[in-house]
Amino acid sequence: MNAYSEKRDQEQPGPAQSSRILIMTPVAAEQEAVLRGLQGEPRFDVAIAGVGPVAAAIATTSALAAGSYGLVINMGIAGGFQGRAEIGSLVVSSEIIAADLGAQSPDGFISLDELGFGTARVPAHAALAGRVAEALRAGGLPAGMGAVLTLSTVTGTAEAARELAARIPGAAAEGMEGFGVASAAYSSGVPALEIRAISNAVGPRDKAAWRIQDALAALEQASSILREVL
Ligand SMILES: O=C(O)c1cccc(C(=O)CC[C@H]2O[C@@H](n3cnc4c(=O)[nH]cnc43)[C@H](O)[C@@H]2O)c1
Repeated sequence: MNAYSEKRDQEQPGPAQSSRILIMTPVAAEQEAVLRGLQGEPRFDVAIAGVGPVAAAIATTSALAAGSYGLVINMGIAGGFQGRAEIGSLVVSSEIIAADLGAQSPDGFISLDELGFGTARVPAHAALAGRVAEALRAGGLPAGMGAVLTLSTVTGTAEAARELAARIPGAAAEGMEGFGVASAAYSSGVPALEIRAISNAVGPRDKAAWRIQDALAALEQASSILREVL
């Protein structure tokens, strides 16, 4: 463990200094769904992160520099791990993990943490994550909590999906931006959450099976509940 990972292992940033909330979505369709759900609630800003962890980290850093926020949430569509998050359901992050940050070896994947170069995990704000998941369920939405993985490449084979699920037992969903958004928030001392609506199963690429409109509708419904609970 080094100083960087020790810092990350500590509690999330302390009491929020601002009641404003920044939501980062990968693309405009997700931003529009979230804005419809928020119905003009002025405490929220919704900005576009771009696709992938690097674009997301840069965009989040810029948005945080331009305003004062007490919470950052990455919202978007995502893949769900079989048996853990069904299509159309929502996943609230217990942890945000850069699942491909590390090294391959003949004996398996070695994470950044194991390599001793920092950490590939950002804890979500635990109390808030629990409160949000509970509120979503109380609002009639199928919502669970679990680790949300960030990968730079969408998983596209059954073998890769099985490897990830076995290597990261709590994994519920997979997106491409969460770790970038959460790392930027953490560096600015702001707690982070990820909320994903499941559009497809993690596994063999089958574009016809993606349910993007259903996932966008779930994002909109979740946002209207966030407006009440946060
Ligand atoms: O090439 C295709 O078939 C295709 C069709 C629609 C969307 C895509 C994407 O790659 C979208 C990536 C975008 O959506 C999030 N996302 C959604 N599902 C997953 C997933 O299973 N694994 C990783 N990311 C996913 C992601 O956060 C991006 O913002 C491709």
